[in-house]
Amino acid sequence: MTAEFPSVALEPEAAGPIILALPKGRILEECVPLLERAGIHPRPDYADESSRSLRFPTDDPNLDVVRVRSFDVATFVALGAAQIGICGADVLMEFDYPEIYAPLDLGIGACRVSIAEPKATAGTDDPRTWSRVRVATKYPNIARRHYAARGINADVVHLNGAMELAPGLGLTRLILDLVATGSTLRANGLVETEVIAHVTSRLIVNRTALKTRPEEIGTWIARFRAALAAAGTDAP
Ligand SMILES: Nc1ncnc2c1ncn2[C@@H]1O[C@H](COP(=O)(O)OP(=O)(O)OP(=O)(O)O)[C@@H](O)[C@H]1O
Ligand SMILES: O=P(O)(O)OC[C@H]1O[C@H](OP(=O)(O)OP(=O)(O)O)[C@H](O)[C@@H]1O
Repeated sequence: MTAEFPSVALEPEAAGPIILALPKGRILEECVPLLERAGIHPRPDYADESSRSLRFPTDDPNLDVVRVRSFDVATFVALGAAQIGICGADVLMEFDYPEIYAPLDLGIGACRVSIAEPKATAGTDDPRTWSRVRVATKYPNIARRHYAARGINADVVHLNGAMELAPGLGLTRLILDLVATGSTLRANGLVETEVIAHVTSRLIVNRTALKTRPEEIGTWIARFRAALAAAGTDAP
């Protein structure tokens, strides 16, 4: 018995909607007005973190939104599962994905990547004399690069949160973490001793998608740029 094949060539599969990856958590709240100004209207529960859905259609059939952890936004976009996304410059620094292009500073999620240590030991020792240091962080690559540039070997204890506890419990001498108001450091007896980078969130795009779907991706970049201008924020 012979199988039946269609006599005409099949159309190549349609590319599907553009996927915009948004970070859940604090940045999401700041994304809501920005998306509104960019004319993006996802199904309303996209901003409701109690909703168990993770993918949301928008009123544009060519755009869907997914909601993922902030570190994972960069991974989804770098690997092409999402074509565009919003993520903190801290995450981009940590992964340093060559596949990601970050054309716009969105001016949201302002904080800094800093080193902190207990108030009691801050300034008691000259870091230029160190050959090794133990540091707790959820940014192991940033920590290793930062200290390697100073000839110091960083022994990284990789934590996913609450690193402010590490020095007091004898886990590490220092922490490398995000600081915004400084209240978490103060509440835990730590002081900021070095600012490594000032951080805001960026619009990011997958470089391959930008080449293969330039009109669609270009349009979304332009719409975010216009949304920033409408908000009175200077786009670079
Ligand atoms: N205190 C802060 N103030 C302003 N922006 C912050 C602050 N903390 C983090 N950010 C920014 O928000 C992004 C997401 O931080 P958030 O705390 O929501 O996620 P998270 O703690 O990494 O979440 P999770 O680990 O649960 O996935 C960070 O990558 C950073 O760019
Ligand atoms: O300087 P502040 O204004 O106090 O902000 C800094 C805190 O914010 C972030 O934690 P987050 O609240 O996201 O909790 P997490 O530890 O779960 O990431 C960061 O890791 C600090 O702990």
